[in-house]
Amino acid sequence: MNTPANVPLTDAMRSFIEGLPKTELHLHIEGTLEPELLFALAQRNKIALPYDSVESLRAAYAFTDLQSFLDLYYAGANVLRTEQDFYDMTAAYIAQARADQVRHAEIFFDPQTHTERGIAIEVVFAGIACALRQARDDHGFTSVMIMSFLRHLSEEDAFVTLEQALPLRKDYADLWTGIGLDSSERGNPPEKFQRVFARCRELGFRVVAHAGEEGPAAYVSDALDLLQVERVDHGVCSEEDPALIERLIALRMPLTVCPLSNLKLCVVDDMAQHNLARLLRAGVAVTVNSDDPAYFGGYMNANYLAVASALALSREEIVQLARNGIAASFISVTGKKKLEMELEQYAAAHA
Ligand SMILES: Nc1ncnc2[nH]cnc12
Ligand SMILES: [Zn+2]
Repeated sequence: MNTPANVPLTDAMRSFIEGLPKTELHLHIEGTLEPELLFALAQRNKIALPYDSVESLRAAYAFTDLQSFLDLYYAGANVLRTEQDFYDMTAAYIAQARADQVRHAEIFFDPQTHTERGIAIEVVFAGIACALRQARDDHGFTSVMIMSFLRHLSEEDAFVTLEQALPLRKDYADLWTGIGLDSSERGNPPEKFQRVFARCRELGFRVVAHAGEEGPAAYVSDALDLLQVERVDHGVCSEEDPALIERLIALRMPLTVCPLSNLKLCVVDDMAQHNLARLLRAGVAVTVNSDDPAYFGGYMNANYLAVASALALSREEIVQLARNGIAASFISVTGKKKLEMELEQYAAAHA
């Protein structure tokens, strides 16, 4: 297996990537809380922080694995108290995404992180949805909300969260169409959530799950078999099992890969060793996403630029990644057609 060397990007390649129309399919809204906004919300809500400056907080973002990140991420979410807070965080993300030419985003949110602290689930839905609807109405920026269960908590807890959220479904039918599974992967296999996922599918939700980020390839197979997911979030550890890779290719199963996240959480030691290009070239439906950009050092363009350089991707491969994102999205058929046309026109104009 050849490992391509890092290549500096030409200005032309950089501007090609920056202007490329994109979709983002793996984005935790709580992971977009930049230190500046985190400090502002702490001040607004009169919450003391164990850091004396934005810089010292940012300096703490030196992670060794997923759990070391999650500990800070859940602590950071503690500043989110009101609908306005959730709105401000979401609006700030949309501004970043639009600047990176993201046209459509599918956004994870973790109600349990908030309800556990006494924040009503209605507050979480309302704040996020208000910003998303505004972006759609003002700018044609479309989105989907994916309510995610925390896998370090019990399945019973996930059922309670589902019951709390279901009365809101009619109010958010234009946005909330997905269910996800995130948080600490190792030791919390897909089978733990088999029943609640079956219920969600029965209710007509689109289902996805994090699998094969740090966990074994068997968790990816189990996410397919036991949870019947339509996309695998991360999935980079699938390569441990060549038969699984063949299966992913045959199914055209999308993997929502997050390169800078994988680097920051030490899933890979060096971006040049990332398997994104190998998977793409083998025919796996990989996509590029930012995961928790406020914590991992970059939004969509930064992720694309990092892999394009480290893995020496061609323009055609970059377009294919963007195509895969559109194909794997939960946008309506007409929405997909429109995005496909825009992408193909862009690619043809910049060939
Ligand atoms: N990368 C990640 N993996 C699992 N759970 C998460 N929650 C937020 N980011 C996550
Ligand atoms: Zn994630």
